[in-house]
Amino acid sequence: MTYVKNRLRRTMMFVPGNNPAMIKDAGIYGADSIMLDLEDAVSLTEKDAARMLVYNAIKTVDFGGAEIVVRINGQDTPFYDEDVKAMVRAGVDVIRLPKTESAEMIQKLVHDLERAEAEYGLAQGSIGVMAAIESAKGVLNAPAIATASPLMMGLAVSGEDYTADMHTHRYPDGRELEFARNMVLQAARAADVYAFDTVFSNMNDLEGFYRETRYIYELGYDGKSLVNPRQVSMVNEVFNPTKDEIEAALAVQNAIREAKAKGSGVISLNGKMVDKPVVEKANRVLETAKASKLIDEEGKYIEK
Ligand SMILES: CC(=O)SCCNC(=O)CCNC(=O)[C@H](O)C(C)(C)COP(=O)(O)OP(=O)(O)OC[C@H]1O[C@@H](n2cnc3c(N)ncnc32)[C@H](O)[C@@H]1OP(=O)(O)O
Ligand SMILES: O=C([O-])CC(=O)C(=O)O
Ligand SMILES: [Mg+2]
Repeated sequence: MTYVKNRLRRTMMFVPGNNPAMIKDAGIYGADSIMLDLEDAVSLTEKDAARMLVYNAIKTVDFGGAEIVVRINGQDTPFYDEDVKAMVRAGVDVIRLPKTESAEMIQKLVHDLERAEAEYGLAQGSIGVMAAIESAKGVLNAPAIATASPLMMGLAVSGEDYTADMHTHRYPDGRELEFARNMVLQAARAADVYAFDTVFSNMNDLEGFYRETRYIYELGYDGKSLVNPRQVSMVNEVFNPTKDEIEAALAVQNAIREAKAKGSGVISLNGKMVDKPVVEKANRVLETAKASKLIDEEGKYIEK
């Protein structure tokens, strides 16, 4: 497996690293990234067994083309060093560092990855890293964390630990996460890395889940961390452009092509101004539509 910086990452599904049945089938639900968890889903007594299980799974299980992320244990735990070494040997795509509070923590992770790669005779820099931001300190340092290394893939806001650190709880309207969500997103965009929203834990509140997903999509997030396969298709749908959006984006591309042929950088389309930022947004819609296999390279719909 190899890490690629740019790819579709709408859905990143947590899979407990101590659950062989869940791990075995994790690739069938259509998540863009599968996140095998060695941290908070695994009890202290199962840490070593889970590490071995996840190592073997990365080597042998077919995850159907999903990106493989492992959430290792934090740098203040006795499990961190072994987690790093085992995941390097397994050939993981991305390491998610929990409870990241500073750029130095990411630099230490990258250094430890390089050392393990050297030890096992593997190419340097072949694993991406991402930071889970789970505290007030992490949020305030998000801009430095996002730019800590060229191997940085993204930032995730982690609302459960963050609200504990902030002496609050999670509420349906999400006001308690507003500052963290905006800060993490700004930091990610400014550093040109991905931004992921936090998990939604109530599997039976589909309406609340949809509302939250739509909200973070509109803010500009790239994707969301998930805890259950039933959440995958709804998030993928929210992040996929609609047929109307794709058609509007194709019309924008055609209009600007015409404008350029006439020597102009701006044109009117159905009464609306089309200029550079409008074209940029249209291009992004079409890139996502292609990556999601909704349209082909020529912009034609792919029949399902
Ligand atoms: C704050 C944090 O740190 S969050 C991150 C750590 N937490 C986790 O990793 C939890 C991951 N999620 C889970 O363990 C489970 O989804 C739970 C406990 C939340 C709910 O479990 P259930 O009620 O059994 O879920 P549900 O009934 O929807 O399961 C349906 C199927 O999907 C499977 N499944 C459920 N969750 C997952 C998952 N995260 N990954 C892979 N498979 C899963 C189940 O095994 C079941 O499979 P089966 O039909 O073959 O038996
Ligand atoms: O990263 C996440 O969304 C899950 C998590 O650990 C948290 O919320 O504390
Ligand atoms: Mg957490």
